[in-house]
Amino acid sequence: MKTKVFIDGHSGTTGLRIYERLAERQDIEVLQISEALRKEPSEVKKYMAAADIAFLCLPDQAAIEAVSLAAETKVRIIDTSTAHRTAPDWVYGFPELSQIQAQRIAKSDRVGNPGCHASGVIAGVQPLTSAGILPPDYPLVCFSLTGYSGGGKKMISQYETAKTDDLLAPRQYGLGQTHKHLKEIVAICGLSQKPVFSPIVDDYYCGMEVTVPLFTALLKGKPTLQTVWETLAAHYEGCAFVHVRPLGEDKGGFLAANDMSGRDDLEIFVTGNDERVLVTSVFDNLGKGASGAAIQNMNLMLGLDPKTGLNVGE
Ligand SMILES: NC(=O)C1=CN([C@@H]2O[C@H](COP(=O)(O)OP(=O)(O)OC[C@H]3O[C@@H](n4cnc5c(N)ncnc54)[C@H](OP(=O)(O)O)[C@@H]3O)[C@@H](O)[C@H]2O)C=CC1
Ligand SMILES: CC(=O)N[C@@H](CCC(=O)OP(=O)(O)O)C(=O)O
Repeated sequence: MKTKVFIDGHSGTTGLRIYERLAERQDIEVLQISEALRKEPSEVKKYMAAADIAFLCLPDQAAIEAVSLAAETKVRIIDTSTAHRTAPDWVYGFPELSQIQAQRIAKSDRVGNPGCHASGVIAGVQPLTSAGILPPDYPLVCFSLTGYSGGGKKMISQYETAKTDDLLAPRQYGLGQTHKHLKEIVAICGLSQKPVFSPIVDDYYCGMEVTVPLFTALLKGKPTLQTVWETLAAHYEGCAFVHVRPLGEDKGGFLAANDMSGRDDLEIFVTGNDERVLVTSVFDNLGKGASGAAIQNMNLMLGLDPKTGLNVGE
């Protein structure tokens, strides 16, 4: 029997990418809500009741309301919004945190899919905090380049239909240091203070590059560049979605933020020297940063191979 999937917000940027991926699958039936009724609570409730898995690809408030509409159903929810990522009873949908995390996701009925910038920071930092190299009170700084699809339909339309001169240049935002991903970064990395976080949106559709610079003298035991690399490489050994590139690889000195566009996996580059290290995650904000991660989580929840969506071992 096919797994029934409901994508609430299917015509948005994240929802559409999930739909495109699932439409190719023989084991999935995507339930199609009518365009006219897709925001009608009584209709959404019927689809929640009919589905095995629901993806919420909605703004935060709409996601909170959608969860309440699912209250008396058996549907298992993957929420791509910020609303539930650190909420009690929800599991954070970044399986590579640990083997236990992948098992938690597999068993959960409520999975909070990570934020795109947060995924890049967490991929580089959490293995270092969990190994004890990066102290919780390290004065962390991160900067993150993103394509404009990260801002959803509204920002895509600004860039593609009403482009003004200021949109031709990279634009830094989050200047007040209150970006919504700080909360999950602190919680998941086990930090005792918020990092300084500088996101930058630029004139290309999708792709992210998230960099965390580190002074090794402030890390526990003053590790070498090699030790930082080895810690990350050991953490991600055998992972299908996160790959640590060979030590010092820097693509000829230029790491492009759109290098992984269209892909669902993430690459980590460790560059620099024994005093100053750059840990950089390159991925697609719509791939491992949103829709790709959501499908990886769904596959885990269905007991399937997270990458292929086939039965494990097939
Ligand atoms: N874009 C990205 O790279 C990432 C996005 N996310 C998160 O994913 C979620 C979706 O974002 P994104 O796809 O970019 O946003 P979009 O604006 O592209 O899409 C959101 C969709 O939700 C629909 N919608 C809004 N309110 C309701 C409602 N009450 N009921 C049903 N549908 C509704 C919108 O409808 P309408 O078309 O009528 O406006 C729109 O189609 C957000 O929470 C976002 O923060 C997470 C990681 C990365
Ligand atoms: C370019 C741009 O605006 N990007 C969004 C991030 C998109 C994302 O990951 O959003 P959620 O946390 O809501 O899922 C931002 O920085 O707010």
